[in-house]
Amino acid sequence: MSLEPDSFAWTDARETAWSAGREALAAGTAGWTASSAPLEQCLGLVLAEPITAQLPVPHYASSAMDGWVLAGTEPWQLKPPGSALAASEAAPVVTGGLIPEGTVAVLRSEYGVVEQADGQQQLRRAPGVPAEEPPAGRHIRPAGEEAAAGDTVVPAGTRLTPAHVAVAAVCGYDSLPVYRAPAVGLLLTGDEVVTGGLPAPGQVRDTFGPTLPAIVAALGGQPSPPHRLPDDFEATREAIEGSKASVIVTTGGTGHSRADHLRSALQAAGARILVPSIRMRPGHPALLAQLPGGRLVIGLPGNPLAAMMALLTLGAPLLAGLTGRAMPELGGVAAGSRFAPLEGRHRLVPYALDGHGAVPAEHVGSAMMRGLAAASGVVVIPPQGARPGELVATLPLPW
Ligand SMILES: Nc1nc2c(c(=O)[nH]1)N[C@H]1C(S)=C(S)[C@@H](COP(=O)(O)OP(=O)(O)OC[C@H]3O[C@@H](n4cnc5c(N)ncnc54)[C@H](O)[C@@H]3O)O[C@H]1N2
Ligand code: MOO
Repeated sequence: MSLEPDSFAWTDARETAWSAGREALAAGTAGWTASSAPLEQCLGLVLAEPITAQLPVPHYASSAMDGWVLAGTEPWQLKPPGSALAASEAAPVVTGGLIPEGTVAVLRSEYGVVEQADGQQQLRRAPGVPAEEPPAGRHIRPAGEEAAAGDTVVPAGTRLTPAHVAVAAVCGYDSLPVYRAPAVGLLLTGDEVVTGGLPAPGQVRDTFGPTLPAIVAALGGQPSPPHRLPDDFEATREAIEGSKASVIVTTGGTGHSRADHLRSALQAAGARILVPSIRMRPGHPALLAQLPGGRLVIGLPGNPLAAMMALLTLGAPLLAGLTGRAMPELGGVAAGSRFAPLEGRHRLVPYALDGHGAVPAEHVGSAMMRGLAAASGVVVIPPQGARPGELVATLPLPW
């Protein structure tokens, strides 16, 4: 069978999806912009401007140990905490405490003993502590050690983890400029799809409703609750035209049968088809389109594994581009067995690891989820296939 001439190569489909997201972001057509959010609401959002240190970090010299700050030679006359020091003077200090003026080093508490001499308290090294302890600077965390004021500590475009948010707090921020997650509408088609209980012959249990919202959120989108559609042209067109979401993800109906209405509904809605189909297996009928006004539509095939592979191919790059992030990087793993060639098409195969490398998981038919559920990840096999030992690309799973 010949391949559709306008079908996109897998790598081109990814690039096109990422670029479409970038362009929608730049043009403002995605309907959302950067805004300020309090630190505790920033987790998982994308930073719109770099975080720069608003003061040196740390902003004052502090002790890294409980003990004494001191200057000059033993014995040291003990002063009250926080006192400026002259030669042969010491003062108690706690971890994180301010280093007073005149301090040369910190002696940790295990290394010192305080004794009474001439009615005064004196500090000496504990028995066995070497005479060179503490050398100048010991246990002092200098100001600016982690960052100088003005240093960029987190670049724009970063998806914020708890560590990034902590860095922002340390650098003096109360809120951050972030892109809020773009709204993603979910339209699930299929008269035969049922959402609970045991399906009768001719019915299938819905695999998308319970999973797509979480996957979309993990990819950086803000999903709306799934909206279910019958296999009907008008209902499909109305739902697409009526959606306010920046990105619409549909499932099913990507084919050309009498029950498939996505393509004709997109055409009626005036959409521009950016990716009509992809030379990949499974998932080749997946599509990407743009509606008048800029909203983007990802059409996922109805077969569950095909839909997941298409979502990783189109959805992950699109949402990355739309939120100012780089194209998601591919990983790599050694092929543990031969992967057969498939002319003109990439194959996305859930894999398991054996002693030699990645081998295809079992139960990876286009309509099956069992293989993906048991898989370590997904390998991307190029059209020429892969030999045992050859490095093959992997797609990161969003979970
Ligand atoms: N004559 C041809 N037939 C098909 C072709 C082809 O090239 N020529 N391609 C096949 C491939 S590949 C795929 S993938 C599917 C694409 O189908 P659609 O996107 O049109 O999806 P549907 O026909 O609506 O459903 C396909 C399949 O998926 C099941 N499904 C749908 N929704 C759900 C859901 N929410 N949860 C679980 N399963 C779902 C549906 O019941 C069907 O079994 O077309 C092939 N046919
Ligand atoms: O792409 Mo279909 O995606 O083989 O099931």
